[in-house]
Amino acid sequence: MAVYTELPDAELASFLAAYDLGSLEQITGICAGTENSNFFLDTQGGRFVLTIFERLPRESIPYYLHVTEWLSQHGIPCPAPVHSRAGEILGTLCGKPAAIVQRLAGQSIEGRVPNEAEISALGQLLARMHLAGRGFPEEHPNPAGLGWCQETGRRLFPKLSPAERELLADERETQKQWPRDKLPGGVIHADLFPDNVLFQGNTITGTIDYYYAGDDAWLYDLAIVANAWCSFPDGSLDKNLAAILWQAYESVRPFERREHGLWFPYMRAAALRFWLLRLEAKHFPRGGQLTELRDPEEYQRILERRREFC
Ligand SMILES: Nc1ncnc2c1ncn2[C@@H]1O[C@H](COP(=O)(O)OP(=O)(O)O)[C@@H](O)[C@H]1O
Ligand SMILES: N[C@@H](CCOP(=O)(O)O)C(=O)O
Repeated sequence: MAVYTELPDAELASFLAAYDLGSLEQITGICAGTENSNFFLDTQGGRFVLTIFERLPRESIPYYLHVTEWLSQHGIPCPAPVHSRAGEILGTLCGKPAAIVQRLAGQSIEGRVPNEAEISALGQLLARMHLAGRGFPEEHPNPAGLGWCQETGRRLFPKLSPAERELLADERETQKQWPRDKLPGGVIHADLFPDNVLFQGNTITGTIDYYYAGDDAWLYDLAIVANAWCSFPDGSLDKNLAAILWQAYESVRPFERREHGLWFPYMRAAALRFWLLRLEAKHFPRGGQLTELRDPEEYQRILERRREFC
């Protein structure tokens, strides 16, 4: 369930009065999602999603809305924010930051193995997204980059089992040799998991949930996607799907020579990032934990399998 904030009619009406969307037809809470309160909002003016931000500090939110506005203006299917009559993209509803964005068509395929056409569409779309982000004027170093991994690993260390500690210690040391700052990069989604991609047939109609976006190496973003979409339950890589993903991506953005040796190291780095994220949620739950706990062991298995390659 992802509606954490009750929405009194009067508050909604006064919030909507700031926008030019015509009269309200229907508002329905969205069960999927974990971080924010989301509602499908139908008005005379069209179909939208209303998000009340439950976790992110207000000052950090405009960056994410600007990214999606920019990408959507550059041909990427993602939710463009709606401006109020005063030109604002972020308002206040029930005392919390809130925004209205375009509602995109399509369904996620989370829970089933993607087919080759879907993976191919995903690889091409990711490369298009990376290229579309060129020229985006705001800088925002990936908040979950190598520094985050080192620091989060340090905080987690005392909480872990001896086997987890051994793995983590080795990763923290080994991964220092694979910096990402000298590689082609720019805005990356950084969380393009199956629940964040909407399809109609084999066509991608939406990419959502840009709240981990930031600047980092493009190849690393592709590695995040490879782990999330092309792993068997035992963590091993589905090499057939991963090759299709890679080729589809490359058909839009050919790799540079300096990227070649880093595909496996970056899948390993991406596996460490999500193992740590899930361990952090488990061992340091935030007050009034809203986020559904995802299994750290899934990403530990992926990490262990990726270590076999490099
Ligand atoms: N712009 C959108 N268009 C269509 N559906 C959306 C849109 N944004 C969110 N959704 C729906 O809402 C669900 C939750 O959104 P998500 O951004 O994942 O929430 P959270 O930030 O709480 O994790 C998604 O799974 C999707 O079904
Ligand atoms: N995709 C990540 C966690 C981020 O969760 P989201 O609900 O914000 O997409 C994971 O699987 O660990």
